[in-house]
Amino acid sequence: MTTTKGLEGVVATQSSISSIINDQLTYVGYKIDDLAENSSFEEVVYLLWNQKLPNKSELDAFTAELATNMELPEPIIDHLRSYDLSSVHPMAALRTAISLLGLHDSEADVMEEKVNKQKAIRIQAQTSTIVAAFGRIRQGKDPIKPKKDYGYAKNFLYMLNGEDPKDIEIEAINKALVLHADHELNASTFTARVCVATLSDIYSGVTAAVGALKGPLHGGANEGVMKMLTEIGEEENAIPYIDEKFKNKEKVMGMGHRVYENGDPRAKHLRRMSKELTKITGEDKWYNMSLKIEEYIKEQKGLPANVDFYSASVYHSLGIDHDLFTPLFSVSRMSGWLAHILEQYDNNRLIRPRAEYVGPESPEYVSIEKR
Ligand SMILES: CC(=O)SCCNC(=O)CCNC(=O)[C@H](O)C(C)(C)COP(=O)(O)OP(=O)(O)OC[C@H]1O[C@@H](n2cnc3c(N)ncnc32)[C@H](O)[C@@H]1OP(=O)(O)O
Ligand SMILES: O=C([O-])CC(=O)C(=O)O
Repeated sequence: MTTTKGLEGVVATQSSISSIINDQLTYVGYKIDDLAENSSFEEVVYLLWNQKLPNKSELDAFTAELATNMELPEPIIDHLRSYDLSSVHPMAALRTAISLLGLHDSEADVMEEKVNKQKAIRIQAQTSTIVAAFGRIRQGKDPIKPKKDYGYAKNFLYMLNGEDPKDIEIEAINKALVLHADHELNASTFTARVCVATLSDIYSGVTAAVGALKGPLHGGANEGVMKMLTEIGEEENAIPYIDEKFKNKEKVMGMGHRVYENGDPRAKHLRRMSKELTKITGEDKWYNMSLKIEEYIKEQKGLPANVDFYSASVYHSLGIDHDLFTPLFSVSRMSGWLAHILEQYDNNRLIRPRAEYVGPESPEYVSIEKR
């Protein structure tokens, strides 16, 4: 038996949802650059779930369907009010709330395709409401109900802040949602597929995926980037800070990628947005610092920035709490997880690799009294 640590380079499934070839990312064959520049998040979700771009009436109907399903069942709100949110990471709260949604869905264990698609709509719609409600309740504020005539990105910001967002803010969130929606067989998506390949239910699949995204080597890196930038404080401290990380053999969050060699094609969109937004907020030091770190690490280690690197200063500029960055990533990636779960159900086989045993060989069994 030979093992490949971390399954690097192992092709574990076929999928027609997204692909990464020669550092190019596509969703159902469409280039990420075109989608990021032109599409609404709803359009991308429709694409991932239906394998085709919607026409105008299909998109209008799908957008409305998501908006009308955004309201949370009352017990989810009661649950979020029932414990001390100030001592809980929002990703842990999201993981539990998503799981709880399943308890309030009488169709949670119905496995018919049509029913699973309806559940996917409800889960996608309600995930943003959970994150926004968490953000408000922990500040002692009441959650805000979604508006049925708002698009997904606008509704998220409206529910979080309680006021209508500016166009540039909607545009930034929409673009971030599009860029984070899917990414081939990343760790959380693989987790979701492994889970549902046992023919477990859709809620179990997405709950497991939220748990996997939480880690700092995956989605949790965006919060880690902002923590680092805050610790650095000023541009002139950036290089000595990074040198210290190198000296201590610590990883720099937001840098490096398992699949991309020359750069993550999503990063340039977020870099541009970071430049624009930090100029508006008068805090371009976050952008300048990020750029300096990116260039230095590229030069020193040949490592490119990944999607998490510039999303940090983008979300910070939009006034989003730093520990809500990864939940916001989940709001978007939920669409990819759901697409992969539906695809897995559609052509399922249990996912069960092998492990190469490297433990002790044939130790003599000694009875408990003699050990
Ligand atoms: C949405 C996403 O999930 S994107 C990824 C988000 N995660 C991060 O940003 C966390 C920081 N980055 C990393 O930890 C890694 O680059 C990963 C996990 C993304 C990919 O890692 P892998 O392909 O497993 O590479 P691995 O961790 O084995 O690193 C290979 C080498 O590059 C170094 N390296 C990789 N990333 C970094 C980094 N961010 N900072 C410093 N060194 C790094 C490692 O220390 C290692 O060096 P060595 O061979 O001298 O020991
Ligand atoms: O693909 C990966 O390994 C991580 C990543 O960039 C993502 O999930 O967006």
